[in-house]
Amino acid sequence: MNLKSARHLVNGSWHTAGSAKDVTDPGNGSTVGEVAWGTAGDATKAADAAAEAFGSWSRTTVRQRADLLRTAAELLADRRDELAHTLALEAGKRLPEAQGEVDFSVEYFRWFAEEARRTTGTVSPPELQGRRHLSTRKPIGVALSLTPWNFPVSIQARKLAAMLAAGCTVVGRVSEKAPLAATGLFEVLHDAGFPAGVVNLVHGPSREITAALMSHPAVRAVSFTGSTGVGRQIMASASERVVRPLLELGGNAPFIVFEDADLDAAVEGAVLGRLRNTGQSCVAANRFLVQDSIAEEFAQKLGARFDAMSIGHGVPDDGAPVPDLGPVIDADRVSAVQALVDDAEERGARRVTQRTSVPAQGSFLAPTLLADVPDDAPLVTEEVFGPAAGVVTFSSEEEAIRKANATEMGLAAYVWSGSPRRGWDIPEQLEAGIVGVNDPLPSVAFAPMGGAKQSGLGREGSSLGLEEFEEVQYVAWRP
Ligand SMILES: NC(=O)c1ccc[n+]([C@@H]2O[C@H](COP(=O)([O-])OP(=O)(O)OC[C@H]3O[C@@H](n4cnc5c(N)ncnc54)[C@H](O)[C@@H]3O)[C@@H](O)[C@H]2O)c1
Ligand SMILES: O=C[C@H](O)CS(=O)(=O)O
Repeated sequence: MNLKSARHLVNGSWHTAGSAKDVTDPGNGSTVGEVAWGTAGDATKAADAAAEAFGSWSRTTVRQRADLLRTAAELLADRRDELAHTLALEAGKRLPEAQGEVDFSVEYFRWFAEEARRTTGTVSPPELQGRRHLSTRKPIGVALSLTPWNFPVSIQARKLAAMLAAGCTVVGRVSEKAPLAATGLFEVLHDAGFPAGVVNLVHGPSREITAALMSHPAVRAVSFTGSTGVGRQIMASASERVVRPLLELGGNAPFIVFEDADLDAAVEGAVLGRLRNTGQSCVAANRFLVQDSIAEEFAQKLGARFDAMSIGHGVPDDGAPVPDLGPVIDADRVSAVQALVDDAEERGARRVTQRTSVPAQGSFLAPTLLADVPDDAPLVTEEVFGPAAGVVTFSSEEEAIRKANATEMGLAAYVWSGSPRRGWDIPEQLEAGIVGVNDPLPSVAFAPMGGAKQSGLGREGSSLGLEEFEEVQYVAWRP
């Protein structure tokens, strides 16, 4: 595999048209590889190839598609360590988390290989003698898969596996901040034997490439994961040609801890929920809502866990242990998270964690927990996307739910309680697409992933993920 150079894949051939940009390691600023920097013309060629391939690919049998997806899953599993190593370097991940991301990606190919075979329709009983009514599901057309840097492999896998299972052809664009391992994923698909033009990839300036792809007449669906701001722009441009949008956008997940929760388990859940991928996950626990009777104990225990974390490069030199926390993606993310923390402190929030020093080279931040955070502090009203969070208190179930829902975001939410009743009742009242009850890591390939409110439209994974790339056709038939 060529994991040093992220090239374009167009109509079954790899190339590096245009200029190139360096890809850097957030853990030390060194160059990891380079990404080809194409133009709108390259994007149009990729969409042309996908359009040309659609006719024959959309008519393959589900058996053929399932077999290729299974082959891709096996090949991806074989290349796991190589891909994970590059992914860890370019995205600043801890090596075990990068390995976990590739393993998770394999699951999407396995799941959609199976799900492809369940693309069934219905036959409705007629009201007139002899008449027939059938509905069938067909691939929607050329689909775009546009993804961010935080889980660059698994988010592409979630989209690509569903699109290909449905019978769509694809053009992908990945974030220039972490394009190498994701390009390795496209190489897996190419090597697995997907026919020329079925899977295409183009790198380059986001606006120009996306605009060219969105205006291509064969493009019928766009699946975008990223910030809500860019998601709005994608949705606006999708309206011009009535392209079907699937949007997985930002979050602001409340992590609600009731006084009947197992406190130590809640603290461990909070560590994972907040600090997985150095806090840069769309489903991350963004703010801690804790019942006032246990809030101080929760904050002290969580603060102590944060303070005890080792911080360093996610792929340490030979023999050294992997640290508990890696870098964030770049210096801009360091400043953005730091600004939220400084602002909350200026508003009167109390620092629970110590001021730990971090490695001088690379984009590092010490994990930070603040208590007594005012309800209107951006640290709790905005998506932090980094290793910092605030604790806000509540006194009743009603107050917890009101505060949890007081956001335009609605991707994930977490509830920690020992009460089975609360396990049922609270999720029903939360405006979130995903709820973890005593579970900080809800994502699995076979369950629907997606958000409510401004966190997005549509669902990925599960059987619903396949339907996003299908068109239902109804046939009324008088034999
Ligand atoms: N809901 C989810 O499943 C999910 C998953 C991961 C990340 N996210 C969200 O993504 C955000 C962080 O990722 P990010 O910083 O890469 O997001 P981003 O929106 O800045 O970028 C996402 C992708 O869009 C591209 N892009 C940027 N500006 C664009 C434009 N004007 N037109 C077209 N494309 C453009 C980027 O190059 C990148 O590939 C967070 O808000 C996070 O919550 C959501
Ligand atoms: O950033 C969002 C990720 O897609 C979250 S998860 O890997 O699905 O949990």
